[in-house]
Amino acid sequence: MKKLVLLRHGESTWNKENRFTGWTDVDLTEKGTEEAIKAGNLLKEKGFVFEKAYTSYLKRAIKTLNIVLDRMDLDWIAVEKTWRLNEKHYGALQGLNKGETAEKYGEEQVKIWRRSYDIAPPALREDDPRNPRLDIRYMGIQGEHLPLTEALKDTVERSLPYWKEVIAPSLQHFGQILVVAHGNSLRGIIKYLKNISDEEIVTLNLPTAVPYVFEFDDELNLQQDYFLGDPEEIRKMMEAVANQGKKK
Ligand SMILES: O=C(O)[C@@H](CO)OP(=O)(O)O
Repeated sequence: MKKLVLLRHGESTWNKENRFTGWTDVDLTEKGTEEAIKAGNLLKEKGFVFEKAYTSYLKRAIKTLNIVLDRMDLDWIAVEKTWRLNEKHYGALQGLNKGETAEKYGEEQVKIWRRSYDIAPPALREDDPRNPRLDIRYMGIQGEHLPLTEALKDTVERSLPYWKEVIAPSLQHFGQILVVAHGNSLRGIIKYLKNISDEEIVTLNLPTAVPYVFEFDDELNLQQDYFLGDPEEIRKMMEAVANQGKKK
């Protein structure tokens, strides 16, 4: 049996302030660090051993991964970072408070921007200093791939080739793989793995730093998936994420 663990990063400073984050490179809060420690301890306790892990180019995910590996005594393993696992790009919404945005544009519109499959938030202007083309970490990437905003569909279009060409073969090879990424980049991968419809994916809200385990047979057919942790606590965390888009 092959096991994939998907982990959203721990709470970030902008999660705490309830701001749209996307590709903004914000740090973990103290609570986020504690959540990562808890996730690492839990994975170790459940007997997981990874030889390879994947994460994004954003420090909230990278730091979460490092903390988890440290708790598991797996600091030594190979880690591959890729922009393809970055969070969905939130365009011109990045930095805005989600509750205030709901006051201004309505909760329904905010839900569409946050969770719809194919409707993207308003784009950053090409000359915006936050344009990823101006960021040294994305210099090696062809400009046409770099977004100024993304719908989940666009996030899936850039993450799925990485899943198929890199992570899935690695899972075949190593048997256990850890991927630490973001609420929406992981929703995209989960949509694909579980064959969730464009309509249904709107209802999925991932809690921070709760390990989500996917078990596959040797041909990588999905057998079952489950979160590690207390189901009631996880349900409440998911509900809290959904409620971040409500008016203040
Ligand atoms: O702001 C973001 O980048 C994401 C993840 O934190 O938020 P949301 O849950 O609104 O998609």
